[in-house]
Amino acid sequence: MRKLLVGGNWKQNGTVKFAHDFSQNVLNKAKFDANKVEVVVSPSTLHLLTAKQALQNHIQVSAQNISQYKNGAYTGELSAEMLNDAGIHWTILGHSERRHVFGESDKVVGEKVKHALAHNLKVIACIGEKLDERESGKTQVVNERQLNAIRELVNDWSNVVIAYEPVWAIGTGKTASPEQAQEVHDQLRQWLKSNVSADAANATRILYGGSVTEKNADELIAKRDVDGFLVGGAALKEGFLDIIRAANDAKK
Ligand SMILES: O=C[C@H](O)COP(=O)(O)O
Repeated sequence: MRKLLVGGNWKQNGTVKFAHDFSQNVLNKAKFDANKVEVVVSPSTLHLLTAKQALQNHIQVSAQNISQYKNGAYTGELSAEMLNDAGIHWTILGHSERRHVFGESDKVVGEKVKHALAHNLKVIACIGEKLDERESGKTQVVNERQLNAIRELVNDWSNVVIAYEPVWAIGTGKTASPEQAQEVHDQLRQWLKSNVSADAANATRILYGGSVTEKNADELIAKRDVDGFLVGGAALKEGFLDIIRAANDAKK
């Protein structure tokens, strides 16, 4: 049985006050069995420690990105060492906005995942196809290409969570249907089985992300291979609590 994971990616949003107050609200109101569901909130770098303090370690915090390099002359970057020092154990990597707005290649994402794992961080590794890629039947090819770039550098996937986030569903209100999500998650699990190990295929959490809200969370989480969510816009609102509830109530 895989522990479900609900991640909230705040992206480039929030204030110090929001990070404190909203985190406290989540801590006080989110109802979930910690044996069944893990909640990870990912504020901007500036707000990580405020959120961490407010969440009192009951709910984990995650960076949204790190550098692939050790501490040094890399202006504007955040290192794995800095997260370790701050007691932060998670990072998102390879988010589609990193890939498509900031030009991170599959290779760079692979290097970042390797570097993060080597520094004992847990990684939410994001993959997903663009609309034209889906429409031209390349969904599986694109997802596997992105995973292969990680696989070339990473053998042990025990601290990796995969987030399948079709780019066409991110921030658009167009959620993948539960069937579309299940179809891809199943392909990803088969990929893990063939390319990593049967154990990794059984144990690795595969999250869905892309316009998840409290309205569609129940039917998405009901699918066999959907092990949770990476939530963007709805993670900044009260509905995030309902998404956590949906995971907690899922019959799996
Ligand atoms: O990391 C989260 C995803 O980009 C989803 O964002 P969204 O829920 O706003 O579509």
